[in-house]
Amino acid sequence: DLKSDKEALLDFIAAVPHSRKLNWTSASSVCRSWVGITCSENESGGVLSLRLPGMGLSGPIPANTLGMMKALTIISLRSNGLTGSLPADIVSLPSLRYIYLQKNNFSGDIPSSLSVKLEIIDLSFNSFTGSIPSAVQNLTDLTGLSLQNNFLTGSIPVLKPPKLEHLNLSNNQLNGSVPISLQKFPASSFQGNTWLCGAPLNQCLYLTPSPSPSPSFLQPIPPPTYFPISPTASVPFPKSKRSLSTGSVIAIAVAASAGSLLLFLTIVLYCLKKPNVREGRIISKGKAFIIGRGVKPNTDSGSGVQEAERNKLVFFDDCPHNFNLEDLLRASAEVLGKGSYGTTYKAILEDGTIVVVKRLKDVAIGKKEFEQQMGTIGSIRQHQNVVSLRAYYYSKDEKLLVYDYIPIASLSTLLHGNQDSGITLDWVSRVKVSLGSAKGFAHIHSAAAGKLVHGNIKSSNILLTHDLDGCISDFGLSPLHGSAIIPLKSAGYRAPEVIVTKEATQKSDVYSFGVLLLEILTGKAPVQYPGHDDVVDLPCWVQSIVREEWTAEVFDAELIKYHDIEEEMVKMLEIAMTCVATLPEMRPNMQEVAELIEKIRTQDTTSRHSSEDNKSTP
Ligand SMILES: Nc1ncnc2c1ncn2[C@@H]1O[C@H](COP(=O)(O)OP(=O)(O)OP(=O)(O)O)[C@@H](O)[C@H]1O
Repeated sequence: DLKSDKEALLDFIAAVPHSRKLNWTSASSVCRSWVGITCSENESGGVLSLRLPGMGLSGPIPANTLGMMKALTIISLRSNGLTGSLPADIVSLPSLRYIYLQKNNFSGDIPSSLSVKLEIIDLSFNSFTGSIPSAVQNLTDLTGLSLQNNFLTGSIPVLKPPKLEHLNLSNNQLNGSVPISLQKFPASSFQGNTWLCGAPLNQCLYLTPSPSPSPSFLQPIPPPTYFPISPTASVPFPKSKRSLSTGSVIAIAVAASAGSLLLFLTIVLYCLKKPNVREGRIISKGKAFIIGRGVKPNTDSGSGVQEAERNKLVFFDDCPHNFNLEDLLRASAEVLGKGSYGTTYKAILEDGTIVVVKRLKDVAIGKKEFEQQMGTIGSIRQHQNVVSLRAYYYSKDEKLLVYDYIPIASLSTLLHGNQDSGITLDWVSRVKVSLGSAKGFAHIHSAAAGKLVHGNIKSSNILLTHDLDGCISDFGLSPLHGSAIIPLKSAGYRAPEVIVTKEATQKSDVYSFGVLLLEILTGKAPVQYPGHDDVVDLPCWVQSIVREEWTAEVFDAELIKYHDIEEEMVKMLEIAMTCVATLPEMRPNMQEVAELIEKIRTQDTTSRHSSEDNKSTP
């Protein structure tokens, strides 16, 4: 009943330090004035939900506190600093249906007895060890199970929850094969478990490790995913882990039979054949005349002036810059990153001009078509939300694009990177970036008689200007590869129909933009970033959460701390969900999306939510 619930909550909060004020006093009404509590309609029925996400809770939860609240159906303590083991009495509470404890630092085993009513379990991003409790098999109402990014070992129990829609067991140390009943889930649900195999992952060809592997090969090896390189962030690319694990792997293989050894080495070799990220990092640290290599105009090849003329930088009419290819070759350059279309450099010319140079790889079309596409990109370049392409260079061996340098960072770096820029992406800035980008995309879609698509919308292609406006880059590059296919590493943004048609359209751009909005709202990344292993099918994840839970469970913990923005966030979420409609014809067009976003900010709360204010918000 309510009285014993109140005692349990007071015991809990007395034992758990918290940095934000909760207003839980014994004199006040639990149901009416305590932060984070909702009660049953007739209050005497007790407390139904406890939601304290991002409240700065720290330390362990004592047993016999929350575990005494018999009517509790929802517990959300995500994004806090809770540690220690998870008391068994909490997860076995008879009425418990939703438990959200992600992004804490709980350790030890997941308790083995679970409330049979559980529908959603999210224990991701903790330090749980041991195996997945077999009691999960009995949860017939389970719709979502998120255990990613822990240190769980052992095999996956044969789960057959009839209603399970969302499953994420990635980035653990699970082994064995994926149970047949779970093979319908995507590879992202399982990746990052070195010893896991079978559909949707690779076939189970290799030797299964002994049941109690030595700690050295418990180190998780990251899945073969491309890691974009950020210029300043120290990329925690696990090179050392990889070589350590490779050593261990080989040690195991030596002990194995000759036949297994052969298979094993084949797999090791396969795993090592990945993008050479390390090379990019080393180069990105040094400043060198990188761009000059192999790009010099071929003036001494016999064809003389004519050849030099052919190899010159082609500027667009209203370009404010005044430099030539020689100047560019003399510029000092540093790698900003390696993308799907080539390597991107920041080049500083001798007169101090800074530009961005993209050195294209795998251009599949001839010079004429290339020039045509440049003309198309150049023709729409004048918009404050689209990065200006200033010039290009085409020769047989080198294709370069020269853009304006956009100084701050990409949206993905600000949302997910270990950035030290001191920039807080508060709600006002997130709406501004969303609106600016929507306008930029609408502008691109309206150009060239409405025939253009971006084809690669994602947060690393939204660059932020000094006044934190969104500026779109990487427009119109996919046709240079002979197709309008969204690059594989952007798969999290790809509309479902594109997988079949292999053709990006304006409507698939809208879908990708919807995923981008979800990323802005949730702070979750739909693709993998260094130090941020949260790979989520965002539309599917949001759909798995009932609408009433959106406010409590969907939004980025960074946003929850701001007041009076809940309604706006929900509106933005609704826009995002319309954009990610499965049927393309159900999605709005980009102009409509921009108009909808423009209407979100109903009141002028700018001053209340300015970055400065927000920095001081507890
Ligand atoms: N004009 C620019 N000004 C400043 N930074 C830029 C500019 N263009 C690209 N960057 C940054 O350079 C890095 C590499 O960009 P690039 O476009 O090569 O790869 P990507 O966006 O990560 O992947 P993809 O090629 O698939 O879009 C990214 O961090 C991006 O934010």
